Amino acid sequence: MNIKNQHYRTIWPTDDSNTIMIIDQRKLPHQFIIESLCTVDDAITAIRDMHVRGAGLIGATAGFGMHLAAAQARPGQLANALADGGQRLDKSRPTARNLKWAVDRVLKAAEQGTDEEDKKRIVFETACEIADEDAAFCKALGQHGSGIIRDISTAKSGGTVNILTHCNAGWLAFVDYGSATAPIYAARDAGIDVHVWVDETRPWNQGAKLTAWELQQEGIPCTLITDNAGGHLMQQKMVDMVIVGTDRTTHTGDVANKIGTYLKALAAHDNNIPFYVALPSSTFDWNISNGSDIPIEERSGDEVTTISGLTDNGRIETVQLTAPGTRALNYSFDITPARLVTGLITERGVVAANKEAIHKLFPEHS
Ligand SMILES: CSC[C@@H](O)[C@@H](O)C(=O)COP(=O)(O)O
Repeated sequence: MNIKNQHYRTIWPTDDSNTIMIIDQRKLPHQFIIESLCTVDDAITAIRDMHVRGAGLIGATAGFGMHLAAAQARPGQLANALADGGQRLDKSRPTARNLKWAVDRVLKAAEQGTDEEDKKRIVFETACEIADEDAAFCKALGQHGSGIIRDISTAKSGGTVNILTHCNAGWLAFVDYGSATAPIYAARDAGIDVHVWVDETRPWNQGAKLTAWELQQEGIPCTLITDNAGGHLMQQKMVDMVIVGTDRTTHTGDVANKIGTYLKALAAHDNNIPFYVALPSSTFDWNISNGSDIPIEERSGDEVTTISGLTDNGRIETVQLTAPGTRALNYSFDITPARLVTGLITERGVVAANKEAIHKLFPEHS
């Protein structure tokens, strides 16, 4: 993605591969700060405290975190360092499927190395592959998803297609392009008029802070709305389709995504509005068959009782919203059952949200 005419990925290694560079998303959109990760503990902190976030980027950071664990390992200790780093990375955020997927992929690849130096090389190459593949898969799913947007545009005789999205499943949630945003970028590139309704996404405000900024950087017309506005806009026929991302989707089509997604799916269903979920296949969980078995992260209530933003003197500050002592419950994700999902947009094509169709498209997992 371009920031002030310069192309950035959200994560990249330095030329000597000793350091991994990320964008600290906690400061956006007010400050664009690039941060260095030098140790596996830095990577764990970056994931846990949400310097980086979103399914694909969490996976890519975990892959590079394994590289940092390997690079720091003392002679003879590589296997232990990878096992320990992998376990700790895995625990840093519970819902995002890409995290364990990336750790397991690196561990499996490392087994092929002939000695410790060879294994370290393979670990780094695998981490780079995970990042490159994430970008390539998002680009590909964007092409598939843009076909759906084109069909809606044609049905509206070329009128603007109004797309509602929740949270940030954009470039910032992946290595490049994003999942929910990739079809939008591809449709815009194909000359289709699009406009995006951006849910603010309390309490962390990924929509307000990240998606709105990201779309503005790309010149996509968008309007920020409160989380509760979507149902009303749908009733007023102001929404043509919904596209969201996902942190984990079962191989039966149940979708874990940012809290509030389920309510949008219910409202879309009630108003006959197509509800699509965009994901690279790395986000499928091939072992969980029922969405209710997906672990749901619960974060600090402080994220609900406070809010942060830019003050007049240009500082980012956090202020208290509530009376002292107010208790808050902060589940970070919810489950949208497959029956409410019109289709899944993947790098191999658009597929119905059911086990048979998903396994047919990804037969290697059957
Ligand atoms: C591509 S991840 C899916 C997103 O819609 C969303 O749930 C998300 O951004 C992840 O949550 P986050 O808590 O910001 O890491």
